[in-house]
Amino acid sequence: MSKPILIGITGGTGSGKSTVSRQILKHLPEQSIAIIPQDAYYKNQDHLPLEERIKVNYDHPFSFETDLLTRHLKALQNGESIEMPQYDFERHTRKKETLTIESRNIIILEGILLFDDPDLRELMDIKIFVDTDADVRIIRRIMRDIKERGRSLDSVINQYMTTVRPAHLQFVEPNKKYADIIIPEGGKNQVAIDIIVTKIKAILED
Ligand SMILES: Nc1ncnc2c1ncn2[C@@H]1O[C@H](COP(=O)(O)OP(=O)(O)O)[C@@H](O)[C@H]1O
Ligand SMILES: O=c1ccn([C@@H]2O[C@H](COP(=O)(O)O)[C@@H](O)[C@H]2O)c(=O)[nH]1
Repeated sequence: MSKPILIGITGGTGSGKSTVSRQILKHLPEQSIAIIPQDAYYKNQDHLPLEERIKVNYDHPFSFETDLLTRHLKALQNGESIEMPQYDFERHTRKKETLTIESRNIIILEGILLFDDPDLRELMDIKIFVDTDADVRIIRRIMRDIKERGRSLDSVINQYMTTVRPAHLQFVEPNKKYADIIIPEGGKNQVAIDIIVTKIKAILED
C-alpha cells in the first residue's frame, strides 16, 4: 500500500461534515477508506462529576486530546492500526471500549477544530471546509441534540450562546482560509461530492 492520503473535513457544528464524509464513503470501495471523527478525541472526563462535565467548553481546542489524535494519524499514515477512543455525548466522557481502525489508502478526518493546530494541519493532504449558514446549523443542531444527544431545547440554546458561537467565531471561521476546497451547504451538494470522489478515485488508481 502506498502512503495513505489524509483528507480533513472541517466546518462549524451542524454544517454537514459527517454527512459529507458518509456521502464520500458511499461512492468508494469500503476497504479503501477509514473515517476518524475528531469527536472521538474529546478528553476523558471520568474523574469529574456530571455537573462539572456539563460546564466544560467543548468548542475550545483545549477540550480535545490533540496529541493522541496526532499520534494516531501518524500511525495510520505509516500503515499501522490504532485503538480509537469512542465518545459518549450524553455522559460527556469516553466510553470504556475502543475501536480498532486499520490503516487504509484514504483516511478521512472530520471535526470542528481541524485547522487551528498547525501540526495537525500539516498532516493533511487535502483540506475541506463545509460552509453552512449559522441559522441553518443551529436548527440542525437543536434537532439532532434533542433526538440523539439527550439534550433539552434550553440547554442547546444556552450552550450555543455561551460557548459554541464564540468559539466558532474565534477558532473555526477564521481558519477557513486554510481550506483547499470550500463546500457550501454540505451533504446535499452533489456537485462538490462528485468532484471530491473523482479526485479520490484518481489518487487510488495512481
Ligand atoms: N444538506 C442537508 N440538508 C438537510 N439536513 C442535513 C443536511 N446535511 C446534514 N443534515 C442534517 O443535519 C444534522 C447535522 O449534520 P451532520 O452531518 O451531523 O453535521 P456535522 O457533522 O457538521 O455536525 C444531521 O441530523 C443531518 O442529517
Ligand atoms: O461532551 C460534549 C462534547 C461535544 N459537544 C458538542 O459537540 C459539537 C461537535 O460535534 P458536531 O458533530 O461537529 O456538531 C461541539 O460543538 C460541542 O459543543 C457537547 O455538547 N458535549
